[in-house]
Amino acid sequence: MEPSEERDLSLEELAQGAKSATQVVATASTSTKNAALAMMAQEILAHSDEILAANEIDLKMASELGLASTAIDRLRLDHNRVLAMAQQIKEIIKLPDPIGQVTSGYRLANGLNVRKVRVPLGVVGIIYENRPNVTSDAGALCLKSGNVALLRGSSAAINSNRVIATLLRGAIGEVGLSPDVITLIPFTDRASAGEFMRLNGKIDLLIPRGGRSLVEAIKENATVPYVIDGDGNCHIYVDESANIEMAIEIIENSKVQRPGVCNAVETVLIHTKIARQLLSALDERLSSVQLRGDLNTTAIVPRALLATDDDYATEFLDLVLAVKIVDDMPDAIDHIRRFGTGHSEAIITESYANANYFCERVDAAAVLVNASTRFVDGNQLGLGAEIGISTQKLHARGPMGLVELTTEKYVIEGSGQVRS
Ligand SMILES: NC(=O)C1=CN([C@@H]2O[C@H](COP(=O)(O)OP(=O)(O)OC[C@H]3O[C@@H](n4cnc5c(N)ncnc54)[C@H](OP(=O)(O)O)[C@@H]3O)[C@@H](O)[C@H]2O)C=CC1
Ligand SMILES: N[C@@H](CCC(=O)OP(=O)(O)O)C(=O)O
Repeated sequence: MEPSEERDLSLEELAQGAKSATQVVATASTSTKNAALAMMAQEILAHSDEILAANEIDLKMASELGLASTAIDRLRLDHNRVLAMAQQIKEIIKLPDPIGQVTSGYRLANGLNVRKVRVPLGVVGIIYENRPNVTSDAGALCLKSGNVALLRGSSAAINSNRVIATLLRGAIGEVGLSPDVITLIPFTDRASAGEFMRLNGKIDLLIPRGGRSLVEAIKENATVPYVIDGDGNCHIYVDESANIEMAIEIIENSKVQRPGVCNAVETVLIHTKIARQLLSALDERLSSVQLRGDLNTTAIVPRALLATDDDYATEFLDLVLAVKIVDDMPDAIDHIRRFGTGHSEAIITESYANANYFCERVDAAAVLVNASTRFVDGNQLGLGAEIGISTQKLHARGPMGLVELTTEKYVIEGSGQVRS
């Protein structure tokens, strides 16, 4: 790897460099983009030791700063996680190139041929959490979809991100594209994050991935168009008809497999008719998880703390689970309407009618039937990776992959027609 290629440029200059790279990547052939991606995966694998060494520095700083253990888990890379970064890039290579796809076409009575064609957005700015893999996921998705990635990662991951971005930029240069197709902002202060949100004319779409503080800052300060990929206060409703064994497996996976991520479950809502049976089993299975429940829950599980409305509104991102016993499904749906953040909501049921009722009425980016909330992830859903999970309705919703990083353009071909 080349020594750190830190350049002494301002935020404006870096953004201008990114803007200047849009034309070339927008028109690059699929084979050139795939060659760059293959090189990127190769470089990550070849330099995994350097990535892990930089990550060690971030981890040391994080523990000195007293970051929560789940936030440290988000930051942590190991051999398998580096392998997964390369693997996700390889999966993106295999996906169809969305650029140039004709999404509809028709001929008017006056002989005009009209078609809609997929085109890149331009510069995609991303402000993201302290997961270093997002640097390569976002860079790879942007490149394949003909966009430029302008990356503002978390200050906590800056050393890991620098090494990864340098490797990706080198790989892109190898195939003759401008390295500025992936540009990492080296400034880690909040003031520069604020300026980033106001790079009018330089950023075509901003994707803020993060919690409530970031979302508030975006709503107050952003002047560029954005798609919020916000916090996940996710629920599982266990219906009276649920298979209890299945419910336990799904709840455990949704809570324990990686508790610090946005698609982990935070509250379980249980139909009163099966509450005693399910809670007794959960008490044992989730022995490592702190439970916070309503009065009825604490009567069944004495170790559970009494939950407040604040608990139901909290995304714990930790081994803490809120529980509420509900009278029926409408009661569960009301709770989700009140406390949900529109991310991922699940029902466990053996009733087809109840599954449909829930899916039709719950307003979230993803609804799941008899499956773990952890599946709401771009890679798991076949998108190779994700640039984020949109919790808003425009311009995309749920895990955003290649297609969500494009827009469409009308191409109208005539033979001299004029309007009368
Ligand atoms: N829907 C989705 O796709 C995703 C959602 N999330 C959500 O993100 C949260 C976890 O990540 P966490 O690290 O806590 O997220 P944060 O919101 O703390 O940080 C995310 C990014 O935003 C920056 N940031 C945070 N607050 C501000 C602010 N007020 N002004 C400017 N920049 C800001 C951070 O910078 P710095 O760290 O340098 O301070 C970081 O780069 C959870 O709520 C999770 O659900 C996470 C990833 C994906
Ligand atoms: N892609 C993720 C979920 C989204 C995400 O990145 O969340 P977070 O760890 O909260 O930053 C996954 O399931 O691995």
